[in-house]
Amino acid sequence: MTPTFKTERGRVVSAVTADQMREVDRVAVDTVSLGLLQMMEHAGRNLAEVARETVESTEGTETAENGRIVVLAGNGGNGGGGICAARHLANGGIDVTVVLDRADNELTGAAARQRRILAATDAAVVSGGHREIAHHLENTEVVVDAVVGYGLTGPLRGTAATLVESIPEDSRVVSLDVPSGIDATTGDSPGMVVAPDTILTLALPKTGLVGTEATAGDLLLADIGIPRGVYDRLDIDYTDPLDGARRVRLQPVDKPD
Ligand SMILES: NC(=O)C1=CN([C@@H]2O[C@H](COP(=O)(O)OP(=O)(O)OC[C@H]3O[C@@H](n4cnc5c(N)ncnc54)[C@H](O)[C@@H]3O)[C@@H](O)[C@H]2O)[C@@H](O)CC1
Ligand SMILES: [K+]
Repeated sequence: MTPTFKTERGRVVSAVTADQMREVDRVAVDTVSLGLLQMMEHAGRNLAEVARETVESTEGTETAENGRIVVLAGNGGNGGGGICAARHLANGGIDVTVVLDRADNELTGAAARQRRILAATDAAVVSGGHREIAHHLENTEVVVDAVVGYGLTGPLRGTAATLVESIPEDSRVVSLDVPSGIDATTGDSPGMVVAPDTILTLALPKTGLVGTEATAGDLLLADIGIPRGVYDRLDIDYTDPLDGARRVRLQPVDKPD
């Protein structure tokens, strides 16, 4: 039985596996001409709004402008979404630092494009070893986890693992798509995993998000503009979960209300 989630209005939303989501990406780009960068822009914009709401709801930071946000960014699509969010946060006057999992020149595709655009803001972009990363994360109210999404292969390793283990205990964490370290299909965490306060998953919830500790916090679904014709082509039974909103809160159906 395909795991399902439901919205506060009782709409039932089927979850998809990482492979199904990759197929959605492929059909969206190759058949429907919806570009990765366009979908990433919606992901990043939604992520910036959720990160801003999280800062505003953190005591001690009356307005978002007093807060500081650190975005941990991998070098794939998940990282690209985080870098895009950093631009929107910087544009909104928030003190934001992006800590990269790899050096600048290892970013590729849409993530590299988002990195170039970010250069036109005053956001700080850093990378480095264990000590530098820990230094940049000290006293951070809100950490955005955009290290790895449904592209996880095996336990978190290398700098990605360092980024995750450097997240301060008392920071509020928002994870993009899936908490880094969680297998988006099975929910397994083969190694270190982020335990976020909020997960902002994209387009459709992932099967790996049902019943894992990952959903101890809030689970939100963001619209990234994928037309239903993409799902129809892939025989994914899709009912619009958003009712015209940009984001909706989801509850796994098997979880007691
Ligand atoms: N339709 C969608 O769902 C869309 C998804 N997007 C985002 O793109 C993500 C998928 O992008 P990708 O396929 O590039 O993959 P990811 O960005 O999820 O992860 C790939 C990166 O993580 C690294 N990585 C993988 N396993 C690792 C491990 N065990 N330890 C350390 N590093 C590891 C890889 O080296 C690679 O750099 C989604 O999760 C989502 O955030 C958006 O960009 C666009 C649209
Ligand atoms: K993530």
